[in-house]
Amino acid sequence: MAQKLDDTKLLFRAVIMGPPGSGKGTISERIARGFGLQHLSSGDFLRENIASNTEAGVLAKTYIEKGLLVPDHVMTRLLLPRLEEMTCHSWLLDGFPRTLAQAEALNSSCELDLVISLNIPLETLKERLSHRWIHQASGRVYNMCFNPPRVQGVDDITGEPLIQQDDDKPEALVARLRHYKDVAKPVIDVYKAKGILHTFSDTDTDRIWPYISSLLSAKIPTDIADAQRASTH
Ligand SMILES: Nc1ncnc2c1ncn2[C@@H]1O[C@H](COP(=O)(O)OP(=O)(O)OP(=O)(O)O)[C@@H](O)[C@H]1O
Ligand SMILES: Nc1nc2c(ncn2[C@@H]2O[C@H](COP(=O)(O)OP(=O)(O)O)[C@@H](O)[C@H]2O)c(=O)[nH]1
Repeated sequence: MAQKLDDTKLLFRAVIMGPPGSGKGTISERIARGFGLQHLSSGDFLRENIASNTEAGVLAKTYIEKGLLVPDHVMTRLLLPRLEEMTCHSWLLDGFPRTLAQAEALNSSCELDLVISLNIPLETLKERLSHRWIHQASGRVYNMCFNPPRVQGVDDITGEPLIQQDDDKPEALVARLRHYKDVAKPVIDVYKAKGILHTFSDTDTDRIWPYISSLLSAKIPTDIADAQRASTH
């Protein structure tokens, strides 16, 4: 059950997990818009830290540039204080935790209500990522078929050029996916054992979304979702 802070306020804390290209970012945006949960993306947070040259950002950059995960102690030192600032908000974490050590650190700092795990076929991931273009500074994601930018090759908000990440090329993806599976399995097992894991499998986000939406509607009372939406917009 959502954690009760006082008589009028309930908080809801969720995590979304899935391999690269599984739709975490896309679904997180829909959840944020529809249910008022604050979307906290570890990738976006790292990019903000890199852009503002914080000590952790400078360190994280050296790993990201090599295609490596940022070490657990750097991630937890960055993310946990951010979560502690959000004691009055309901949130959805995307991209964290990625490892068992991160899950354990998160566990000792707060109680999660729900974990969404996306289980998408490899061929679908390859196809999607081959069409994924991003606006590097903000992390905004487009897909040339599914959600194209208004003007081809250009970010809708800033008008800056979009790029395709080397990591999203099919040859890099297989290795990334294998790595994701190895690292995520123990995390998924922890959440399964806690009874808070919900797994969704399909090739289309639009087919998965109604199930996620009804799950959240059942778990988050309407008045809480309305209050959260009002406080985040
Ligand atoms: N929880 C984390 N632990 C370690 N490194 C992380 C974590 N979250 C993000 N990173 C680092 O930041 C980079 C960018 O993260 P981001 O989630 O935006 O993109 P990604 O890894 O390409 O994932 P996806 O394709 O699933 O969106 C990652 O490749 C990784 O190096
Ligand atoms: N064709 C298609 N593309 C999708 C679908 N869902 C998401 N995408 C696109 O696939 C890519 C990966 O989605 P994203 O949300 O970035 O996944 P993440 O890596 O898990 O955060 C993006 O370019 C999305 O726009 C879908 O159902 N069909």
